[in-house]
Amino acid sequence: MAAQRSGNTVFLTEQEAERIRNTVKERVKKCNAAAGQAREPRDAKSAIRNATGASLMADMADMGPSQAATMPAIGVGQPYPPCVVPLKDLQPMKLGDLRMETHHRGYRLTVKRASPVVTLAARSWAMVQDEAGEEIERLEICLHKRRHGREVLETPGAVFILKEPYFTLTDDGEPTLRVDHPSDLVVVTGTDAEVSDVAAAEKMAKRCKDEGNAALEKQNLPLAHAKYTEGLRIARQDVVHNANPDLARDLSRNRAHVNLLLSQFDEAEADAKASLIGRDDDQRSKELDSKALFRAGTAAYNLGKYREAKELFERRLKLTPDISSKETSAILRKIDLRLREQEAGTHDLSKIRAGLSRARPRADAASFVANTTIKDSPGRGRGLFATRDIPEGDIIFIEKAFCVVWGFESDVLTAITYDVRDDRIRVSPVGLTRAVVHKLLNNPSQTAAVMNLYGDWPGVPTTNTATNTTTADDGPAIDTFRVHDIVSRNAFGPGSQFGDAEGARNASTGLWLRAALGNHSCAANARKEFVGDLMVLRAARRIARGDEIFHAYDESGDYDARREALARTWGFDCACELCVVEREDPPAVRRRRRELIAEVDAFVARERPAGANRRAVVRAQRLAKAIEETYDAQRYKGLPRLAARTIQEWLAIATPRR
Ligand SMILES: C[S@@+](CC[C@H](N)C(=O)[O-])C[C@H]1O[C@@H](n2cnc3c(N)ncnc32)[C@H](O)[C@@H]1O
Repeated sequence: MAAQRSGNTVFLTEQEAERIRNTVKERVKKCNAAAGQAREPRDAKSAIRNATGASLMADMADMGPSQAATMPAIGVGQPYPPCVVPLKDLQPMKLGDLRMETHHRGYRLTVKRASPVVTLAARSWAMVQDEAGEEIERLEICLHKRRHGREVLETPGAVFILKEPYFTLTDDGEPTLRVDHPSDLVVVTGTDAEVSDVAAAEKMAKRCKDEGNAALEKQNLPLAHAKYTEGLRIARQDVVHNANPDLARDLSRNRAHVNLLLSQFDEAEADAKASLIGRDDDQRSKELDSKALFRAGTAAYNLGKYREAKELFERRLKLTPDISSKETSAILRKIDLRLREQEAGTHDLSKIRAGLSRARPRADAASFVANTTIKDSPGRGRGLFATRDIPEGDIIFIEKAFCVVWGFESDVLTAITYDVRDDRIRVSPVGLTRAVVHKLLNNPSQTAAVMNLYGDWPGVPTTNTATNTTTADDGPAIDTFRVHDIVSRNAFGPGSQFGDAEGARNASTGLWLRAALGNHSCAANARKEFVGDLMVLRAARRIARGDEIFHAYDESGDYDARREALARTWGFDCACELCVVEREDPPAVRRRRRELIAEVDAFVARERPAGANRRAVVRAQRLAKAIEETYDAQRYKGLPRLAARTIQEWLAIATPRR
């Protein structure tokens, strides 16, 4: 995870780290030894009893104060691809056919829940029975276990179809079915029956619509969505559609509304457009189309497709000038503002900042990236390059986050991860990984831009070039291991902006897709700041057209700590001009600098710069001088003194120039 996270270090004792390592390694060993063995049948009664007990324990732990103090430990680094075979092409199998430590490629398994759900921070599990009800097995969903705020395993009356089920062991060595990719678990709540009698089908679709409306009234959005979807499946069948095309339109229009509320903007836009009647001669049709255009336009706006949104709202204004002109005109003015921001970076940052709060931490603003282009950066993969001369202090880009999880939001989750690939323990923002996956499942059109980022696990070869993802029949197949690796190498911390104390457990983190293409330098020519979820990158010195733009992922003044952070989090050894000089400093100088940095940290934690007294200012000046003296003026000519930055910033506030 990225820079600006001082004070976020997690201290693990050597024994704790060893215990995590050993647990993961032991599991890997046991899995390898058991691979291919037949599954042992379970005793149904005791399995359900155990799950019920564990579920109660988990509920009680959830109520206690200890939950916030513990971090889940997760083993990572054994990726496997999601299933990309359509459900209809998979062969059915039974629980009794399962083999240990096997991905049952080419098969599907249909089960129903047979016990309460055991809900833990980073996973949930329950006992499940197969269709015959003869066998019982444990089913665990890792990390991506909630949809729209609800536990997937708790979906009432659901049948679960596991695509290419993975049967493995838990950390405790217990056999389990395990789901890592949400698309590998198909949740069936409705009926699949084909209906040939038109009247009966129409009746059934109408009932779905009524049930959807009732669910919507009760704010049960997932149920409303499921009911409209079921109704649509029937209403779109040729026989029904030919007899009553308005039924599918009504269901689409209603589902578009629910999709907007669920932040499923791709489907909202498609549904709203599918519901358009296109008859200008009757008022009722015009009103319904006006509603649909509003929904389609809102979805396009939320996807950042401002030109398209403009066109849709202009159509609405033309269609129903009598009923929507004031509202639509206001929206069109807002869209014009976004378009200007996007094209010319005209953001009013003070106004945007003033409109942000803990309740509204995300800015309604467009991204402006026209000053940068993406090119190869030899030895560093891709990088960002300036498309024009940028004077010092000017804006390079303003980027709206793809996704931010704030430290005060319930989505925040930090885990200790042990990666078997490089034998390293890290503090990982798995809450952000989860939120990114959720957003992609909701809006598959955005998958390509995220999956295009740098990450160690390349994922499956893509079969859909439009989205750079592999589309399963039941929705997009998002490779969650790839998202984990992308988040690990590309996330940044926007810091605590709304007065909340942040630590390692609740650090705010986010993903900015343009910024993620920028490389690091310790002597960076760009510096970033955050306005809510907007990243604002400015030129730290004059940047000429064609220059590569570097920002600092880690700004620690301690060379050894910085080097370790860059290697651990981003996997490279920095060779910038500052590192070349700094690594030649004698160990005693580096030690002295480290001690002074610790003194500065303690000092700034103790003394507020605003209104500081004379004694504190003198002390700060002494510290600044002592740090300066650790840098050889000749060798450091023109290079930043990173260790001096914090105290210089403190002094700039304490003794502002008059
Ligand atoms: C946030 S991405 C930057 C964009 C990346 N170069 C790409 O091609 O997508 C971070 C990754 O870029 C590479 N990188 C960034 N700065 C680097 C540097 N100064 N030297 C070598 N590799 C660097 C590392 O592989 C790092 O994990």
